[in-house]
Amino acid sequence: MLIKIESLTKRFGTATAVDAAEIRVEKPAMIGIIGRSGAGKSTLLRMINRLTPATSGRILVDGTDVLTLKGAALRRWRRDCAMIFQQFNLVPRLDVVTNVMLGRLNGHSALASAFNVFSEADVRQALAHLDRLGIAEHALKRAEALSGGQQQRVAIARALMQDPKFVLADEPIASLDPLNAQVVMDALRRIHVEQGLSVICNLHTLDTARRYCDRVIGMRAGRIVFDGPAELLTEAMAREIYGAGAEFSEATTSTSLATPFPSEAGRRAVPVTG
Ligand SMILES: Nc1ncnc2c1ncn2[C@@H]1O[C@H](COP(=O)(O)OP(=O)(O)OP(=O)(O)O)[C@@H](O)[C@H]1O
Repeated sequence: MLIKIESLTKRFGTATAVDAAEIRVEKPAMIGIIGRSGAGKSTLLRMINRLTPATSGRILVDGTDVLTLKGAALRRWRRDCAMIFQQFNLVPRLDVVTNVMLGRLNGHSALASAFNVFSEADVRQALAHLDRLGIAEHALKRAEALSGGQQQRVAIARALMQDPKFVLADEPIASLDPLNAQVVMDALRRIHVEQGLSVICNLHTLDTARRYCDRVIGMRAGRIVFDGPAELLTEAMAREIYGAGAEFSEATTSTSLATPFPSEAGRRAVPVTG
């Protein structure tokens, strides 16, 4: 068992943002969390990473409840579950390779961190991650000079520098056009397939989840109302998740209408190696 989430709940005042969530991840997986705006997707991810304190519940990893961690153990957990955000969160005026190496700071002494001291091995590893993500030629450019899709791949490389066990991606493609969205989702899928990492990804749109994720978790008003393989997600269930009426069509939750692949072909287009 990689992670076992039990009765995880978050209340903001009287409003319940996440209501007794139960999730088990038994082996490395690519999981998409879908739901309407306000369904609780971000809050759920942020509780896992401990960016948002949970109101109650447990998150068990290797027998330890990560909600109880403090100090160095909490920092280690945050390193184990790297977070990727919609707005990339890069340092715009720093060059790309330095941005990537910032992912290492957790593993350095405070002094080394303060002076941005990176070893040659760090530089080599950062370049290798950039190369695998297809953006090594931009290593010396300022982050702000890159397109959104390129910046998000820099953010993924930075996350990988942490040597994480989980990658938590909060709406990683929400600011991108369909083509860049596809490149970034391909990169996340490859990380899962090639490096065996678990990727948990909040997505606005059902078609992206179907196309890239083996497992889909549907949230509605804080509750998990579906958890299973994408193939089992029927249109009736999609209606339940999105709270839509008879007029519901999957097209209304789609971002990637212009992509050249139908769904299964899209998934197969991702290289599956090693
Ligand atoms: N800091 C906060 N204070 C009060 N309420 C909050 C806070 N953060 C989130 N909420 C509320 O919790 C609920 C869940 O929000 P959350 O951002 O997790 O949803 P989401 O599914 O990620 O939505 P989106 O797709 O728009 O990001 C919403 O009703 C939201 O208004």
